[in-house]
Amino acid sequence: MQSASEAVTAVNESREQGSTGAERGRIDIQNLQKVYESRKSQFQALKDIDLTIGENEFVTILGPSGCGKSTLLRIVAGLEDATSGELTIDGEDIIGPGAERGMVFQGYTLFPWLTVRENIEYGLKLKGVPTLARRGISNHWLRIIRLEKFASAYPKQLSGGMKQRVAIARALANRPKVLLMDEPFGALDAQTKVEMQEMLLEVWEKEKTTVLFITHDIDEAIFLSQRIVVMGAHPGRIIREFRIDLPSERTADVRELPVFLQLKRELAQLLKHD
Ligand SMILES: Nc1ncnc2c1ncn2[C@@H]1O[C@H](COP(=O)(O)OP(=O)(O)OP(=O)(O)O)[C@@H](O)[C@H]1O
Repeated sequence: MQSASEAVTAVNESREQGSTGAERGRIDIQNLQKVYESRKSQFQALKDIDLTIGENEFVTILGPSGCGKSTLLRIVAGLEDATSGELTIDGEDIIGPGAERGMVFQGYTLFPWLTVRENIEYGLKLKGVPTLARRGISNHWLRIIRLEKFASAYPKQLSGGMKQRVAIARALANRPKVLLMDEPFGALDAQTKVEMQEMLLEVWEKEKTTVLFITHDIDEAIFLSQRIVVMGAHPGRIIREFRIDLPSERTADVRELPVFLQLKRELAQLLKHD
């Protein structure tokens, strides 16, 4: 009989063989516009968005409230349509949501009637992954998010940070090409937020997936990203990009480095003046 770890390996290998071997998780956005129309008025939420995000890149969109960050993410997620423009992932047009894009939002979106393990296994079950393989994958994720002891707990028994760890595991258990995160740590206290940021980077290092992360927290954006895309409002547009040249291993002391502090000042100025 196949062991759980053999089953996981087999599932992962079969998924890798299923891919084309080409790029995995490259997002291309060209000349994208979003106009919300009501009977009386028009509102341009996104204007002339051009953005390319490379395979396995960690990009954060930073900007003030109302600049269109969530709108952009929802369009990439396939939850909303752009008014015009082009959007592809690995060359494929986006039409509606898809399993190759995992999502984590600020509000806790776990299924309350499912246990932690069942939440993590949810997408795999939908895809018809056999029980034993599912079990192997959820065990792997329970270890990574350090919630083995809570496998049978229900979401209401978890803290906010624990719920978001499960939400991340649930999204990544499907091995998406792209992970879309909309202020996932926005509701957490400062200490838990820092712990979650460190855990996310650890997971991203190991699992390698493209991450498009949204925040209005400058510190969070610098700590997490390889690149920060700054948006301005009225209309929502990209105003600047910053490549983050910090050590790839980001421990707490990175936040004290002169380059970190300088960037923080620069970004604060930029957001203040937009
Ligand atoms: N369905 C909608 N109909 C009309 N206007 C909308 C709709 N959704 C968003 N907007 C408007 O588009 C703009 C951008 O909204 P969005 O939620 O994308 O901003 P955001 O940068 O994510 O803000 P926040 O940081 O506060 O979440 C806002 O002015 C908002 O009022």
